[in-house]
Amino acid sequence: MPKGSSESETNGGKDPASLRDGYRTTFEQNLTYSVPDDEKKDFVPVTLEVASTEYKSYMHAVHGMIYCFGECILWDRYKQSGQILMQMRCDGMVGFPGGLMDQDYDEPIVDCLNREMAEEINLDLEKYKFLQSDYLLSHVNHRKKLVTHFYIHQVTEVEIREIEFSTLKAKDWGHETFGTIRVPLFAMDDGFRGFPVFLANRFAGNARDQLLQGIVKCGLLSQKECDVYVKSFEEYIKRPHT
Ligand SMILES: O=c1[nH]cnc2c1ncn2[C@H]1C[C@H](O)[C@@H](COP(=O)(O)OP(=O)(O)O)O1
Repeated sequence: MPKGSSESETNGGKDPASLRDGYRTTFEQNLTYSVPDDEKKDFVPVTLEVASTEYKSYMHAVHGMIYCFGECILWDRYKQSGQILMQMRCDGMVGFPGGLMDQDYDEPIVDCLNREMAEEINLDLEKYKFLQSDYLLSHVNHRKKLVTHFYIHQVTEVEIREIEFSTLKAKDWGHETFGTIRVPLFAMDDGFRGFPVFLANRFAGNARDQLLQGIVKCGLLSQKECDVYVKSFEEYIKRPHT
């Protein structure tokens, strides 16, 4: 192992927990840990109209899915009919690019989404701006007083690669976002690795549900195919982990 790269050398021999406390402020050290996840049952579908009137005082978040069609075969074996971009967030969860809307401004939801897209993934808004017609759905979470809005935007195979390459120059890259990732839309021979295992990640907010609904809406998978993958995912998470 090269010098300076062993756990004891890089951590100065301290255990990871004490090291972590060293980086945290006194305020943070007084916080107790709680389960960070949102629960699917807490997110109830709501129309855009109701979300923007009855729940105007709630926090509003908007996220967007960029996707393309184009057949891709992995190892001459696993076929997927297109690509979807998500991102690894700095909190370790998987989500879509986007963010919370500033409640002090009456900014249109789609404008906020485009601003977040530029900040988080350096999306070229001259070419790939999200439009209101890309709107898919909204959910309300009363426990968190949060409304989530979701848009999906189609690009070409060539364009998605260009978008992926330019994410490294995003303002938020390496801070809020640790990079875009592609969603595997197939299952390997064991029936788990691929999309079912991907679904076992921790997702921010209701991103998993948005992903599943977005996939069916854009036609990358049928509802029936999605249901089979979800069943495998549910079986997979019950398996003992090594
Ligand atoms: O991809 C997502 N889909 C649905 N809800 C999401 C997603 N990512 C985050 N969230 C939820 C979780 C939080 O309660 C809010 C705001 O999250 P975030 O994107 O981290 O917002 P800021 O960057 O802090 O503005 O939405």
